[in-house]
Amino acid sequence: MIQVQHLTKTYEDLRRGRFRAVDHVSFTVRPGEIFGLLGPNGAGKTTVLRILSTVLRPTSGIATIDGYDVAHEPAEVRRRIGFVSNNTAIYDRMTAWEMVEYFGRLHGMASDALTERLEKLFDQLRMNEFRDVPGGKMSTGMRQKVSIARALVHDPPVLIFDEATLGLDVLVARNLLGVIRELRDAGKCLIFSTHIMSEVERLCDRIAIMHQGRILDSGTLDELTQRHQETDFEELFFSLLSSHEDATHTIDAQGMEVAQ
Ligand SMILES: Nc1ncnc2c1ncn2[C@@H]1O[C@H](COP(=O)(O)OP(=O)(O)OP(=O)(O)O)[C@@H](O)[C@H]1O
Repeated sequence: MIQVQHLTKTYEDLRRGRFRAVDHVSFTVRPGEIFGLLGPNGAGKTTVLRILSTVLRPTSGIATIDGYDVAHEPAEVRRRIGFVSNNTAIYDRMTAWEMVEYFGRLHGMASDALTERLEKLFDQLRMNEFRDVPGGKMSTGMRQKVSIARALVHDPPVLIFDEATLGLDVLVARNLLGVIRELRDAGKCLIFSTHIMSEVERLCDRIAIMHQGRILDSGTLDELTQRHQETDFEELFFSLLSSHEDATHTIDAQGMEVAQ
């Protein structure tokens, strides 16, 4: 459903010059699967997810969603994805219902089908008690649910979550992870980025560990722990990151160009 091959994104930066924020990244995500992108700040996770959601164009490489190329068929891709981040804008004067309805209309949904879909979503996400609350008066948890409903309104097969639990309290974050699991069990294809190790351990079917634009390793939790002979996932994560840094520094010391 999501196929990414040698995806690369180069930025021009005053301080760093030209550098690769995403460097030959490849992975596949299937329906009914949660794929976790785990990495520290600046690893390149958001850049990958923005390319998948057609907001950014890749410098090279290919990414397809349901067979449609994100760079060349963005409208087809947008029909098939929902995007949830931690800072989705919520209109202060629109109620929860109006906001989700508005996004359904933007996706071209007909009135009857849209009302039916809204009823189902508001039940599923337990949003009925704040149906008529305007955005300006919503709690963080309510706002996050509206963002999710907004991403789900057109019933896309692919969902992209970019650091979606950032800034949420434990209870709201836990609810969100529960919703993500339900979506997986309903056959959706989900990609989830975070820097929180326990989230990927608990939630993701497969994990890619990303650092400095590259995927250092990927697989199920069992595959990763067996391959690296380390049962403590946190230890595994830090040792992968530091051996990558040691390797790039060694190359640096030999005078070769590294992060181009
Ligand atoms: N528009 C831009 N111009 C230049 N550099 C950028 C731009 N956007 C991101 N970067 C840089 O690209 C690298 C990857 O950033 P990205 O936001 O994709 O990482 P991330 O893994 O999502 O990290 P974070 O959790 O901090 O958002 C970082 O070094 C960042 O500073």
